[in-house]
Amino acid sequence: MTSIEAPVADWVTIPDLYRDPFPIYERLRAEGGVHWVPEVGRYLITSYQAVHETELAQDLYSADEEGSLQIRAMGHSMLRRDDPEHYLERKAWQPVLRPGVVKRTWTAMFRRNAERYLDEMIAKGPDADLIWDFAAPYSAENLRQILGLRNATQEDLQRWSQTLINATANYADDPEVWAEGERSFAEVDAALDEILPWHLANPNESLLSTLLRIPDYDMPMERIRANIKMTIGGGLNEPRDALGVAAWAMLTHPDQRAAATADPALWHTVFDESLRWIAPIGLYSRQVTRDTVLCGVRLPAGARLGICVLSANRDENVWTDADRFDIHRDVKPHLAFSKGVHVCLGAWVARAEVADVALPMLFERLDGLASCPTRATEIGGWVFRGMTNMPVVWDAVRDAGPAAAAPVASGARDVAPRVAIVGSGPSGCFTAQSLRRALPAASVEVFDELPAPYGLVRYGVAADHQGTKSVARQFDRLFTVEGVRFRGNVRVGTDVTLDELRRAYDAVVLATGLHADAALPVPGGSLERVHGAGRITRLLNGHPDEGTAPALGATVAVIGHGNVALDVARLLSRDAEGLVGSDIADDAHVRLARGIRAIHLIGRSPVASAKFDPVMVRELAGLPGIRHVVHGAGDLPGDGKDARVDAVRSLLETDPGGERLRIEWWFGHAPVRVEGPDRVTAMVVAGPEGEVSLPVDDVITAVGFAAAPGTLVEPGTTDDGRIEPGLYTAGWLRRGPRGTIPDQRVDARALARTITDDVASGAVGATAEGLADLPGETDFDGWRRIDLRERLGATPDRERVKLTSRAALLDAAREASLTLPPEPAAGVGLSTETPVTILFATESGGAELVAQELEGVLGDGADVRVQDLADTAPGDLDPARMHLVVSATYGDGEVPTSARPFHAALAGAELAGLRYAVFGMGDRSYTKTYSRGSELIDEALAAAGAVRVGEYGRHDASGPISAAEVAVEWLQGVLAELATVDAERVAV
Ligand SMILES: Cc1cc2nc3c(=O)[nH]c(=O)nc-3n(C[C@H](O)[C@H](O)[C@H](O)COP(=O)(O)O)c2cc1C
Repeated sequence: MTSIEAPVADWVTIPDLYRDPFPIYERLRAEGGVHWVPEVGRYLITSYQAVHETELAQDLYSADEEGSLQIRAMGHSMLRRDDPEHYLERKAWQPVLRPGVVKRTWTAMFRRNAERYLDEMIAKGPDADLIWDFAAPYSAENLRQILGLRNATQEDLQRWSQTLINATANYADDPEVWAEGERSFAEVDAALDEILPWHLANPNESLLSTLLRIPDYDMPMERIRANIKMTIGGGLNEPRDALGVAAWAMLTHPDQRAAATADPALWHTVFDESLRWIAPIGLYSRQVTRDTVLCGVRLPAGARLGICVLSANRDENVWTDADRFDIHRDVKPHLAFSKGVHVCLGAWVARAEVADVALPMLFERLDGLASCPTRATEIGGWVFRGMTNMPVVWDAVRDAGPAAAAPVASGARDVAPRVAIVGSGPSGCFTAQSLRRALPAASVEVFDELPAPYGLVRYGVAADHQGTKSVARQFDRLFTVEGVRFRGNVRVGTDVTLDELRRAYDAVVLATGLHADAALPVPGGSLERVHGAGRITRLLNGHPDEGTAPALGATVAVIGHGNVALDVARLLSRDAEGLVGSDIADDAHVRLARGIRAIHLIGRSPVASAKFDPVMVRELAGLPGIRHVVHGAGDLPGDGKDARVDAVRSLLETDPGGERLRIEWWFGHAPVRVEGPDRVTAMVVAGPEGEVSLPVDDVITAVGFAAAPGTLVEPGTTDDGRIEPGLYTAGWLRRGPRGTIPDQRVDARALARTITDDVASGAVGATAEGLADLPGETDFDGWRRIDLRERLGATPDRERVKLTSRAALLDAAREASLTLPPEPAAGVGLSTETPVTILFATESGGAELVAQELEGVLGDGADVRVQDLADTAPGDLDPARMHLVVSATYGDGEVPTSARPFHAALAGAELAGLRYAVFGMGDRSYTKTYSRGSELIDEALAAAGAVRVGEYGRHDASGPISAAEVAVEWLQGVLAELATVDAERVAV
C-alpha cells in the first residue's frame, strides 16, 4: 500500500477553531482527514474512518500520552492510561454509573434538582440564561451528589470543572489558565482530604464511598484524586453542553420541537442527534506507539494526535447533509461518547439527566420558550464545545408536575400544618421566614435550648463583626410582626423527646447546627491546652455553657487558615481600642488574650488556595501594633491578579509602630504532631523544607466542626433535607459545616419548597395539636428583656454586655421590673401621590426587609409594590412610577448574585425619563468596596437614561443603627425631592 507524509495544514489557527471549527474540519476531511497542524503541535485526525481506527487499536494509539495536558491539569487518570491499568480503574467507577443504578438511585435526584433549578431560573424571569441559570447548576449539583462531595457546593463544582477543563484545553499554554487550574487542583485535593474520612465512616451509594470499598483493588490515593478530577472535568460540561445544544436545536427547529413535545420518546433521539451535531467533548489526544500508516498517511512513533470527534460526527461519507440537525435521519453510531475501551462511563448518567429529565421538564413547563430577541445566543469551543450564552424568554409557566400539581399545590397555601423548628440560628430563622411565605396558614414555632435566640449569630459570629450580626434584626421581625412563636429554654431530647415533638407537630425541622470542634488528627491532638476554635469563639461571645476561659500562654499556634481561624487570631490580638463597639465577653477576652505575645497561624495550602477571604487578612493587616512575618508564601507578585496574594502582601507592608504582638503566618505547612508529654510544649509542622518545631504554650485548632454529643440525627444524611415526610434537617446539620449566612437563606427557601411539596401531596397533614407550655420555657418577650438588660448594662464602648450564665439569662427573661419598649411601629406615615415600586437586591434578606419596612412606611392607601430585582427586567420598569432600589453588596464589591441578570440587562436598556432612587446596604469595613454593588446599579440606571431623584443613601451594617431607620430617613429626603420634581413637571 502506498503512503504519503502528512499534509501540513498551516492555515489552521486556534481562534478560528474556537469560533467555528466546522468549515476547517470540512476542508481537512476533504483533504484526507489526517494532517500535521503546526498551530496545535499535533496531527489532527478528522475523518470518521480515521478516528474510528484509532479508537479500536489502543496498542498502536496509546491514551497514555507523554506531556499530556490532561495529566498536567488533572493528574494521571484512567483516560490517560491503557489496559490493563485503565481497566482496573474503570471497573471501580462502573458500579455507580451503570444504567440500572442510574435509574434506581440517581434519576429521582436529577428530577428534584431539575425542579429546583428550573424554579430558580423561572424566578429570575424571562431573559434568564438557560445555561448559567439552569443547565450548569443542575449538572453541577447532580455531579456533586453522585460524587458525594458533600463538603462542596455546586458553585465549587462549576468553578473546578471549568478551570480544570480549561487547563486540559490549554493548547495555547496561557500561564493564567494553568494557574487557575492549579488552584482548583489544590482545592479538590483539600476537599477530598476533608470528606474521605466521613465516607469511610458512613458507607453510602456515592462514588467516593464506593471507591473506598472496592473489594478486590485498593486504589492508590493519587489515582482516586486524579480520577475524581477527571470526573469533575468531564462529568459537568458533557450534560450541561448536551442540554444546552439540544435546547438550542429545539428553539431553532420548531417542527422537530413539536414532534418531541408530542412524543416524549423522541427526547432520546433529540439527545443523540444533538451529540452528533455538536459533540461536547470535541477533541481528545492519543500518541502513536510505533511507526504506522493511518488512512494512507505515515505517522511516526511518538506522534501526538488530536482526535477530532466534532469533525468525525459531521463526516459526509457517513451522514447525508451532516451539518443539518435532524432527528428523523437514519440512526448511525456517533462518536461523541467515543468507542472502544474508553467509551464514556458517564453516558448513562448524561442520558438520564438530559433526555429523561431536563429536556422534557423544560419544554413541558415553559410555554413559548424562545431565544431572547434582544440578546445574542453564543456558542464556542473546539476541544470542548457548547453554548456560552443562551438568554431565553417564555410566555407562561406550567405547574411542576405530579408532586406539585396545580390544584393541590395552590391548595397548600391554605393548609395549616403545625411546624416546629428546633434551633433558632440562621438556618432555623431563615426556614421560619421561608415557611411563613410559602405556607401562610401554617403555625410556626421555633425552639431553642437557650432563652436567647439566634444561635450562631449570637455565639459564633465574631464579636467585633457587628455588621454580620445585624442579620438578627430581620429575624426579630419574625417574632414581633410575623406571628412566629419563640420557645426558649427548651432542650429537645431532654425536656421533650424528638418523638414527642413529632407527635405534636405535623412537621419538625432540625436546625441545631454542628457545634463540636473537629479533632486535630495528629499525635498529641488532644493534649491539655489544645483548644477548639469553636469553644474559644463561644467564650469570647459569652456563651453560658462554656465555663471559665483558660489563660493562654505567651505563644499560641492556631491551626487552619479558614475564616474561623482568622477570627480567633484577630480577636485575640485586638487591643482595647479595637474592641470598641463590639459585644465581646470582656472577662473571657482578658483571660485568653492578656499573656499572648506571638501567634503562629498555620495552614497547609499555598497562599493562592488558602481558605480565608482576603478581606479577613486585610482586616488583620490593619490592626495597630502587630508585626507580621510570612513563611512559605513564595514570591507574592504585586501584579494585582490574585486577591489572596495581594492581601498577604499587605501584611508585609504594615508598619507595626510599637510592636505589641507578632503574628507568624505559615503557608504550605501541615501539622505533624503536638509535643507534650502532658501539656503542649511545641507544635511540629512540615513544609517544603522539612519539619519545623515551634515552641508554643497553647494550640487552637480551627480545622472544622462536627456533631456534638446528643445531636438528634446523624448529620448530612440527606441532600434535600427530607429525612422522611414530616422530619427535615436544615443548615449545617443537613449540608455539613460549610456555607455562610446567605447560603443558609438560599437553602431555607429550597427546604420550604420541599415541605410545601409534602403538604401539597398530602404526605404532611394538618392534624397535629401542638405542644402545651413546658415548665421553665421562655418566650420572645423574655428575650427582649434579656436584650434590654444586656444593652442597659453596657459601657459606652460596648454594644451590649452579655449575660454569661443560664441563671442570669433566665433571671433577666423573667424580670418583671424591666419595662419593654413598644414593638417596632408599623410606620411613620410618609406619603406620596406618585405610585412607587420598591426593588430589592439581597443575599441574606436584609434588603428585602428594608423594602418591606419602606412599604409599611408609605402606608396602606398608597400604590406601592415590592419586587425582587431577581424577578425584574429593565423593560418591566414603568415611567409612571417612582422606583426605590435597595441593594446589598457582595463578593468584591459586586451586585448580589440574584440581581446580576438585571444589572447586566441595563447595559442595553433605554430608560429615558424613568425616576429612581438608590439605597445601598454595605459594610464600611470593606473599605475599598463599601456599597459598591448599589453604586453599580445606580451608574447603570443613569447610563440607561433614568434620572435619580434625591440623594444616594447608604447603610453601614457594621454600625449601630438599623438599616430600616437609616432608610426611612433617606426616604423622607427622596420624597421631598420627588414632590419638587413632580411639581416642576406639572408646572411645565
Ligand atoms: C461575603 C460577603 C461579602 C460582602 N462584601 C461587601 C462589600 O464588598 N462591600 C460592602 O459594602 N459590603 C459587603 N458585604 C456586606 C453586605 O452588603 C451587608 O451586610 C448587607 O447589609 C447585606 O444585605 P442583605 O442582607 O440584603 O444581603 C458583604 C457581606 C458578605 C457576607
